[in-house]
Amino acid sequence: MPMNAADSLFEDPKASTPETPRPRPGDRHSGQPQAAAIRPAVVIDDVSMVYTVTSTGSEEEDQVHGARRLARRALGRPPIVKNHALTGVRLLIEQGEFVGFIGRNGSGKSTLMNIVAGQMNPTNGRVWAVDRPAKLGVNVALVPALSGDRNIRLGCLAQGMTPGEVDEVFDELVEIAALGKALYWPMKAYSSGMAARLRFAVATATNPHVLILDEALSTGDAQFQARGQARMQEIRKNAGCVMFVSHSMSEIRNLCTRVVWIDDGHVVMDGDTKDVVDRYDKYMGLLADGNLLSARAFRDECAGQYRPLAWMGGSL
Ligand SMILES: Nc1ncnc2c1ncn2[C@@H]1O[C@H](COP(=O)(O)OP(=O)(O)OP(=O)(O)O)[C@@H](O)[C@H]1O
Repeated sequence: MPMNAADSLFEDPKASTPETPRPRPGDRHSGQPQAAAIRPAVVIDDVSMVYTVTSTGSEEEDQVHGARRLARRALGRPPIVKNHALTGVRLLIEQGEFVGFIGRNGSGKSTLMNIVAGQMNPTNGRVWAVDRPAKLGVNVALVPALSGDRNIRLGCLAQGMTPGEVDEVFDELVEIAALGKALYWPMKAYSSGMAARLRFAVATATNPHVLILDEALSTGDAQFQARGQARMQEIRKNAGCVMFVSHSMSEIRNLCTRVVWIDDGHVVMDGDTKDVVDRYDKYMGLLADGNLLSARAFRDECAGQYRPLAWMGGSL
């Protein structure tokens, strides 16, 4: 099964009615979802990712196959270790959801976003998406030598829009990018925040059904953050879903209808924004105070209450 291929599992998102009954937040964890009420946008089915990396330390060297390890040692090469970035992640994201992904540095958030975007294959598991996910800066490569306005046109055409459709949305995209006179400068003369504005405008031009944003607003100023947030809400209301990675808990609290907390490649919690963020804040507070054992115990207690959907146990 190809990654992210639209599958008959899904209904046409445009045909969905806003009145369709949606499961209550508690239903998600009950293991008894009401199949008729579910409108999936992305299904992440038992996804794991193991990277192999060379390491100058030898403490984990025995993870790789014995003969290979000995051969590398004989050749004087650094040992290879396995890094389990994600383990058995199972999530169902519905149309109209704005899902925040939070977690410490190196917890696996970007790896998961890259897998959902089709940038890399997981070592195990599958991902279905209702449509090709749009990830900022990935679905369209902008050209540094071209000006902002030309990049907007080119980026829209590259995503399959007709010249007429580009004309229709052009002014709106210029407003979202808010580049002022820099709109007519080559992109290579932009600051990182200005380039982020341009990429954001182009990525959201087609009203994608699945929009992935990994720290997308972090380089922007307050004006861009406000416009970006409004645009994301517009996409969500249009039956799209947004997968949003951020270390800013105020952004997560303001924007997300649901939050997934990932730690050490495992989903610790998945549910109500306030509940998950409050507990994550407490966990990070314990870590910051150096209470490592208490932090781990608290995290494990939270993880103990998390139940992945029962029907995703391999029956898809
Ligand atoms: N290309 C790679 N090769 C090897 N290991 C990698 C690679 N990319 C990520 N990793 C490892 O995978 C784990 C998860 O990294 P990832 O970037 O997904 O975390 P993250 O939650 O997005 O972190 P951050 O909040 O710092 O952006 C880390 O241990 C990291 O070292």
